[in-house]
Amino acid sequence: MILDLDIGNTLSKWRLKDADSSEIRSRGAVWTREEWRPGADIPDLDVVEAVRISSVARKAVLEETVGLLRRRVGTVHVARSTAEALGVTNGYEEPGRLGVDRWMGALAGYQLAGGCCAVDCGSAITVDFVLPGGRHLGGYILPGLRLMKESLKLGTRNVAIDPDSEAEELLEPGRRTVEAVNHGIYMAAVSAVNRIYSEVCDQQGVALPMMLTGGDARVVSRGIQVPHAVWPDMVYGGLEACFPLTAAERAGRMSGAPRVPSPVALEKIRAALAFSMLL
Ligand SMILES: Nc1ncnc2c1ncn2[C@@H]1O[C@H](COP(=O)(O)OP(=O)(O)O)[C@@H](O)[C@H]1O
Ligand SMILES: CC(C)(COP(=O)(O)O)[C@@H](O)C(=O)NCCC(=O)O
Ligand SMILES: [K+]
Repeated sequence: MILDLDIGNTLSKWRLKDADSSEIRSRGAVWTREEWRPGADIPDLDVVEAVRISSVARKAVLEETVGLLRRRVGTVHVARSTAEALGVTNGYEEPGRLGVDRWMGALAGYQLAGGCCAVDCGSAITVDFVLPGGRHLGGYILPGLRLMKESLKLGTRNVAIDPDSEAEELLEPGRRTVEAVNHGIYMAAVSAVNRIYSEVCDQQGVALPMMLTGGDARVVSRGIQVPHAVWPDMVYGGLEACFPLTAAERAGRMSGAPRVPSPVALEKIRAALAFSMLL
């Protein structure tokens, strides 16, 4: 079995992948701030022959995790943000400072679709762009839905947005504090992502396929106006592409990769942008 780990600021996600069949056998998540102790939520390391890790948690968390795993598992791959990988050149002035989850997402998006807009809706919402040809432009970081809500300190933090609510409802004026907050932060997130996408596609003269991942991807997706795909395993896709272990991975296939969304015509994006400026 292969154990893939995606350690974010809120949740540490894991999945077990069968090295022979390439099937995903199980998956789970634990709070990042809690210690990794063997238990119901932790995969059984006895069956694991290799681990791949993407981590943006504090250095100490990663070191502890890697230390624990190295004692039990033969192969441990830790992803790093580099200046270049898999045909993509990192847009950061200091490439190593780009969050490795963003780098994994950008690499996965590029491997799947060529140029892309990779959006990760987690603790933070990040939006990264890779042009056809592989130039990563850099990106945008804004607070995620939960962080935005907590920062208001209005006592609404425990009332999460129902992931099944329709965007139309979430965009209406709220008539109670919790609704006003939830609708406000939702509006902030989706209008930022829509606008960022249009601005960058306009500036670069290319309509890029958009892919969304992260704990809030499904609900944010409902408010995104352009065609896009939700790809829960996008960060894992980057790990598969960087450290291919199975036959399918060596052939460039990533588990759970969606169909590539066809972007709308650039003229349409530009017309919508111009129209929104008039309002
Ligand atoms: N069941 C859940 N538990 C925790 N967070 C959730 C859950 N469902 C959605 N979320 C949202 O997803 C975010 C965490 O998403 P995730 O992509 O795992 O973040 P990170 O990678 O930063 O740890 C939370 O901030 C919250 O807004
Ligand atoms: C921006 C992030 C906090 C997002 O992390 P997440 O919300 O996925 O936990 C992470 O990618 C990070 O720590 N990045 C380093 C700073 C940067 O990318 O510029
Ligand atoms: K993430």
